[in-house]
Amino acid sequence: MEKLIINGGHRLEGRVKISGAKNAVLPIIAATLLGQDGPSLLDEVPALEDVHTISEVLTELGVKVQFDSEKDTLFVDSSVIASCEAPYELVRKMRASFLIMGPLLARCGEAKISLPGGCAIGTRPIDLHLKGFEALGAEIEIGHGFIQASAPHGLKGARIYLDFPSVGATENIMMAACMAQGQTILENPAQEPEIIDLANYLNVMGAKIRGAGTNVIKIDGVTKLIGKNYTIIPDRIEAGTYMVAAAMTRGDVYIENAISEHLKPVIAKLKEAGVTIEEDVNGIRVTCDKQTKAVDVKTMPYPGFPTDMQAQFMAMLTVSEGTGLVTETVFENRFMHVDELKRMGSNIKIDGRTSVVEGVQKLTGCQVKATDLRAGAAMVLAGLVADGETQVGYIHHIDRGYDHLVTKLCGLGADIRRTEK
Ligand SMILES: CC(=O)N[C@H]1[C@@H](OP(=O)(O)OP(=O)(O)OC[C@H]2O[C@@H](n3ccc(=O)[nH]c3=O)[C@H](O)[C@@H]2O)O[C@H](CO)[C@@H](O)[C@@H]1O
Ligand SMILES: C=C(OP(=O)(O)O)C(=O)O
Repeated sequence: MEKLIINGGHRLEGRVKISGAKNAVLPIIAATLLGQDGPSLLDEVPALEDVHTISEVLTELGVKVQFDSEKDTLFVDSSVIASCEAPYELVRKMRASFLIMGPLLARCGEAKISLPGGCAIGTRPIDLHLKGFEALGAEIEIGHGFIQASAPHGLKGARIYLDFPSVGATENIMMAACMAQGQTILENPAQEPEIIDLANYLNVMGAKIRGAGTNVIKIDGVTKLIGKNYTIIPDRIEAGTYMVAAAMTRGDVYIENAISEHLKPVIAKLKEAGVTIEEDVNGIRVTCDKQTKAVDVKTMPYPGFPTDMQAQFMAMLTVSEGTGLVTETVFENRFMHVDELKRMGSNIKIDGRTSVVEGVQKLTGCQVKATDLRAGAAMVLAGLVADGETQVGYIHHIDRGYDHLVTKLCGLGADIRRTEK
């Protein structure tokens, strides 16, 4: 099994360039399915396992997809869609595969996708996606592990209120509604920057979407969308992870490409912890010369504190001065990293949806596992400051979302390598 081997105790210093956002590029790749004429060329596409998986999903549908790892571009030609079925082997690997349902329904009037199932961080139902499709006039059937949706006479615009501002449901419904007849009004949608990025790409393709990033999105259906070139926004979670790495190692790191507007709650909490943050138009400089102070964090939909930064902040709190509370409100089971952090000598108690983290002077390196993507990031962060060697296993989770992690961390002075054992 491949592992990451980290020797802790090195201060991080220098510059690191942030790649395109995983959570923007995945729905945007799904949206390329709407392009009937002309290919799309996506730029700033990160070299991630998830990008590879969704590319395989599209290939399975008969679409031409080509990733250029030198240029970080992805070419997608969806002029022909030969199949509307996504198999279990691919959907199981990555839940975001389900994002092809909206575009397939809009473009082909049908879609058959394997039920995604649960995952380490929660059960993650898709009821809000399905309610949205039904409101647009689709018929949904569930059986034999698949969800089949059909709208043989096309979709019709509707007023849809989301009970919770789900990121995936907002994206899936927005993509389906682009080609529905008439207007769709989506109330209480997710407001994440990745929603805005998807809407911008769809609008470049010819869609008529207004209000993405606010609490009401209006979509006027059009009859045709065409493939276009588009550049993906930087990954705010990757940026946030390097910011925490800089803080924990008492380093001095310039995070190139980071958009501070997207990182407000992360920046606010780091400042509260005593970290110095300097923002400019090209990135963010993070410096820290003393032990961080404990802070409380509570995850919320955007613009609240992101759940995808919760595990990394918990890693920081394990070595901060004092006691911090970490409350997870978005996912019901996103504390899998707690037991792993405890193996490294941290002092954490879970009380329902809150973890009480009492800072310790030192973590000790040992064998741990990445139980999910951000839990894996938390283990790497802990390993960077632990005494001795930390071995992180199950790193396929980390490969889903961190582009060239080892190269980037080594470039900042960390002692980390990848091995096969
Ligand atoms: C590829 C991608 O962009 N992934 C992100 C996306 O995931 P994803 O789109 O899956 O997250 P959602 O916003 O949909 O989920 C948030 C909460 O809503 C619940 N829910 C969601 C849909 C639904 O139909 N019913 C329902 O109950 C989920 O179980 C979860 O508890 O947003 C999450 C929340 O910011 C992030 O952690 C993920 O990194
Ligand atoms: C939970 C995450 O991603 P996904 O929704 O793709 O599982 C994440 O990026 O932390």
